[in-house]
Amino acid sequence: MWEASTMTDASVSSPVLAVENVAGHYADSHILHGVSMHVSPGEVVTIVGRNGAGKTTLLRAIMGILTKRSGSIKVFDKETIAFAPERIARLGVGYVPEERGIYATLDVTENLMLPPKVAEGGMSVEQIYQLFPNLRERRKSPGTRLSGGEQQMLAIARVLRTGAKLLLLDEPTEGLAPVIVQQIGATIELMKKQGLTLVLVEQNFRFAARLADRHYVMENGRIVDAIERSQVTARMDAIKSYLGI
Ligand SMILES: Nc1ncnc2c1ncn2[C@@H]1O[C@H](COP(=O)(O)OP(=O)(O)OP(=O)(O)O)[C@@H](O)[C@H]1O
Repeated sequence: MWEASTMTDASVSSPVLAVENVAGHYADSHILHGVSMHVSPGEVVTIVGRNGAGKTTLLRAIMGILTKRSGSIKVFDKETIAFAPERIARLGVGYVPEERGIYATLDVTENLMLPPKVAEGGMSVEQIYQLFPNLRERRKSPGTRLSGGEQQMLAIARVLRTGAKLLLLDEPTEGLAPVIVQQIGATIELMKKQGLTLVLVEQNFRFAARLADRHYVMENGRIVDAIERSQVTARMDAIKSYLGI
């Protein structure tokens, strides 16, 4: 089985991701207002909040796709606020956007092979097919013929091949049947066991609560609360009120 590369002593003690006072804009629209959050090695952290709160925009800022951003975003201790997305990816960051980005005319294996490797220790195609047997069965199918769940699995598998150690997943369960949501949950648990670090934007709080070490709550482009796993039960009323559930 594949293993994430061994972490150094330095990386154990410092966060994989440290976001400090980040502001972000789309043209003239000011969306992120002084966001701060941190993620330690091997943690699963979610960003939750209502529609339009700025969750996707925050992932785009971390990945460098949101170009109008300021403040500090350190990835594996490196300041990335002025980096282009390719340079951030090469630090070992993988991004699975909400729209998944599966190429319709390429088959499953071709889609898997598409992104360049960014770091040592990624999974081989064979290892990926061991982890996702349904993708092996569909390996010759073009992207258009895959179900939503298969596309999501493929989008996750694709970043595992690149060797990324910090994964940013935007709403991985959106629009998927409960049985597929369970499979995605099991995959995320496995990735955590392998030592990967995950940031998850998720609307499905019940799903998120099972997996996450900590939840950051976003409202109007600000982090308004941070709820540790151990506090979830006691703070359920507040969580329901934040999320309108
Ligand atoms: N390309 C864009 N140009 C201008 N404004 C945008 C753009 N994309 C998003 N926005 C605005 O930024 C705000 C935050 O959107 P964002 O997609 O980050 O929210 P979200 O919390 O991820 O919500 P959702 O769950 O609906 O995706 C919203 O007001 C949205 O309308």
